[in-house]
Amino acid sequence: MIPELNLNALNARDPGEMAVLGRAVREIGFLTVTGTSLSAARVSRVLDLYRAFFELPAADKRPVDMVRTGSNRGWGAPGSEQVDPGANPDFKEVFDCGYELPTDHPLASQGLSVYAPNLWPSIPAEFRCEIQDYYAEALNVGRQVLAAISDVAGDDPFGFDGAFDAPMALLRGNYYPERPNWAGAKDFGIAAHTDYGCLTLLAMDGSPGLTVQMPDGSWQAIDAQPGVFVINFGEMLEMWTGGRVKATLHRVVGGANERISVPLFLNPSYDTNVAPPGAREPILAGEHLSRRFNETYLHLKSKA
Ligand SMILES: O=C(O)CCC(=O)C(=O)O
Ligand SMILES: [Fe+2]
Repeated sequence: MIPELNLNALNARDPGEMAVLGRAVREIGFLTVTGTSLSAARVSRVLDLYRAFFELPAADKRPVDMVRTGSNRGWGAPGSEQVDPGANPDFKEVFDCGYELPTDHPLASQGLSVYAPNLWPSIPAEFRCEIQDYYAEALNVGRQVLAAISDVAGDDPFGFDGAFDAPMALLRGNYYPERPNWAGAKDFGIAAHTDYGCLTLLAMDGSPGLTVQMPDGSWQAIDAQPGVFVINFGEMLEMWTGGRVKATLHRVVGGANERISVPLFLNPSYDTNVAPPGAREPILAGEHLSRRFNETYLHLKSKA
């Protein structure tokens, strides 16, 4: 079973809830959370806006195609990302937007691609405003869950305080069409992967598709209605905590239904040292994340 938690109880540091959180983080690496400031109606609106964007003809999406950029902002066409080198590029399409550094921030003048400028489509008209608002609130929710995890893991084990001030947080819309009839054994909506960063706050439209590898190796389905968030952890947090937080494999094979999901990938500031406890050399969060982006987005592979 995937543990089901409530953010109000976590924020109150309810001992029973914190104990469940601790087990979820160590053993399964997936949980669901309700009781956030993001209502079902608001999440549904966001899902509908992504759907309206993805339904546009490709010619209308091309002006914001990330292939035109040296970064991962904007539309990623089907086949633009390969998360598992042993599988074919994923058949999903995506839209990515990220954190906009204040112009006077010390990192702003460095031209770092993890803080690249966002690209916004002109249709749907409300897309930019509504998605930016959702981004800010999802970031807020993600930070609250991370703070609880930091407490449950004890003694600020991953330097939570201050590390997320200029977060390399990426908000993505994933669109999975129904599984194409040409799809073979190496084709997936998104192939098996662990997320690259720290915490993923994932909204979905209630349709089935996501499966998660359990400690016994079996694949368990998770679907959540808008307003319920699936949370999982990435490679960076697993490394940073010396394995106290588990990054769990997951995938979407794809089926008879189309599906939209909206993950917020929460990562610390570029210059955060995310090396495991006791490591001799620092590992910069921004370098780690850039390397994983360069390995997986086809248009960035030449930088890998
Ligand atoms: O669509 C989903 O439910 C999962 C998406 C996912 O794993 C990802 O975008 O990293
Ligand atoms: Fe993922």
